[in-house]
Amino acid sequence: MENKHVERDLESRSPWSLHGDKGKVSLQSPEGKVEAVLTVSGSKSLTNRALIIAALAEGTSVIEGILRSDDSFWCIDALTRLGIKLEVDGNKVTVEGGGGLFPLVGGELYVGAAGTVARFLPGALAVQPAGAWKITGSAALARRPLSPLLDALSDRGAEIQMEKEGSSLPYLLKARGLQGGNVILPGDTSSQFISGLAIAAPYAREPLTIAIKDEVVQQQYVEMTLDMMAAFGVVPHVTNGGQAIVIPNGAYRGRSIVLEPDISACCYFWALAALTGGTVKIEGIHAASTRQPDIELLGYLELMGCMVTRGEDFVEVQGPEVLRGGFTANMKSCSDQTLTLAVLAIFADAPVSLTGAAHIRKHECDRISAICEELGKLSITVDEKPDGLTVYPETPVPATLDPHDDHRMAMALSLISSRIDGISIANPGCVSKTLPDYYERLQQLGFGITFETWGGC
Ligand SMILES: O=C(O)C1=C[C@@H](OP(=O)(O)O)[C@@H](O)[C@H](O)C1
Ligand SMILES: C=C(OP(=O)(O)O)C(=O)O
Repeated sequence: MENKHVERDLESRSPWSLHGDKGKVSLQSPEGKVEAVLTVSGSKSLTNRALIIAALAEGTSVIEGILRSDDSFWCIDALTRLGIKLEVDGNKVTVEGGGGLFPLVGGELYVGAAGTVARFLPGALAVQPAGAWKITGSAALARRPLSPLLDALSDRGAEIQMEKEGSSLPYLLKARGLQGGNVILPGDTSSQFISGLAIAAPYAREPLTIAIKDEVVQQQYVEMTLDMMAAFGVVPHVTNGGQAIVIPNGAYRGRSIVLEPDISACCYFWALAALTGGTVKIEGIHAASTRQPDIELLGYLELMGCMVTRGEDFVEVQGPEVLRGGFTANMKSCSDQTLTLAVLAIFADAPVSLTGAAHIRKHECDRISAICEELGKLSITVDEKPDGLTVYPETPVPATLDPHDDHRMAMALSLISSRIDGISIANPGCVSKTLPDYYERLQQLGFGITFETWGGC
C-alpha cells in the first residue's frame, strides 16, 4: 500500500505519542500461545474525568494512575492554558483546583482527537462568569458530532460561533455563566454529551436537570461520570429510570484518588489469549465493581469458549482450542469493543453478527465501514449493516491494512497477526491516542515487530 493514501493527523500526536515517524509496522506472530501476567495503565475515560473535575474543584487533588497518552496530554494542556496548575510526575498529577473558576479567561485551546476533552471541556468553560476561547482539534474530531451539546450550552446562556458550516471545530465560546433548569440531550449519538454537561452543571446558576431522549449508548460511561462527580463531593440524582439526571448546585472538593486501569486496553490482551489458546492474566482489575463497560467483552469471550477467572483484583482469560461463533452480539453498551470482536470472529467456527453500534460510525472514523473495508482486504467475507456487520470466518490472506487513523482499528487489526504472518499496519503511531506503547507490549508478548518510516525505509 502506498503510504501517501493513508490518512494520518500527526498534529493530534502529543509529546506522549510514539512512532509518529513510522509509516508501517510489520508483525510476525508469536511462537505458539500467548501466556502472560501483565498490568495496564490507567483508564483514559477516568483520567480525563478526574482531571477536569479536579480542575474545577476547590483545593488540591492528587490523581494517581493516570493514562499518559495523546488524549490525556491534550486534556492537561488545555487545563494548563486555562491557568490551572497541574504538576505531572510519572502517572501522578497534582492539580490545584480553581474553585469553579479558570484563572486565564481567554485564548485558544487544542483538544487533539479526544472526544472526552471535546465534550467535557465546553460545559466547564460555559459556566465561567466571563471569558472567550477558541476551541480547535483534529480534522477527524471536527467530523464528529458536537452540536447537541453546544446547542444546549447556547440555550443556557453561552455564546457559541462555529467557524465552519458543518464542522464541529473550530468554534468560539464566549462564557457568561450557565442557567440551570431543564436541558434535553439525545442519548443515541454519544454518551459524552450527557457526561460533559453533567460535569459542569454544579456550577450553573440554578440546579440543572438533564432529560435524555431515547436510550443512551454506552450508558455506563454516564455512570462513570456520576460516580466521579460524587467522589469529588457533588451527588447527582438519577430519576425517571435513568432518563433524567438532576444535578444540584455545589462545588467539587479536591481529594486524592487512584484510577482503575483501562479496561478497553485490557481487552486487546485478553483477546490474544482467546486467539492463541493461551492465558493472559491482568492484575489490578476489579471485574465485579468496575463501571467501565468494556468489561462486558469477557462475557463474549466466555461465549466463544474462553475460561474467564474474575479474581479479587485480577482477571485471567484462558483461550479455547477453537473459538465458537454462531451468535449475535448487541454492542450498544460496549461499542468500543465492536472491532475487537469483529477480529475474533474471523477465527470462529461460525459467523458472528454485531449489532447496535450505529453511533460508532461517528467515532474516530466510520468504524463499521472501515472494519468492513479492511477485512475485505484480507479476503474475509463481511455483511455491512447500518448498525454493525456480520463476519464469515475464513483464513485471512496477508495484507497491509489501513487503520483509518483510528487507534482501535490499529489495535484490533494487529491482533490478526497472532494467527498469521504477513500482516502490516500502516500509520501505527495512531495507537498513541490511548495506548502509545501497544507495539512494544506486543513485542514483549513474543510478536516480531518491524517498523518502516513514512519514507519506506
Ligand atoms: O465518556 C467516555 O469516556 C467515553 C464514551 C464513549 O463515547 P460515545 O458515548 O461517544 O460512544 C466511548 O466510545 C469513549 O471511548 C469514551
Ligand atoms: C471513541 C473513543 O474515544 P473518544 O470518544 O474519547 O475520542 C474510543 O476511545 O474508542
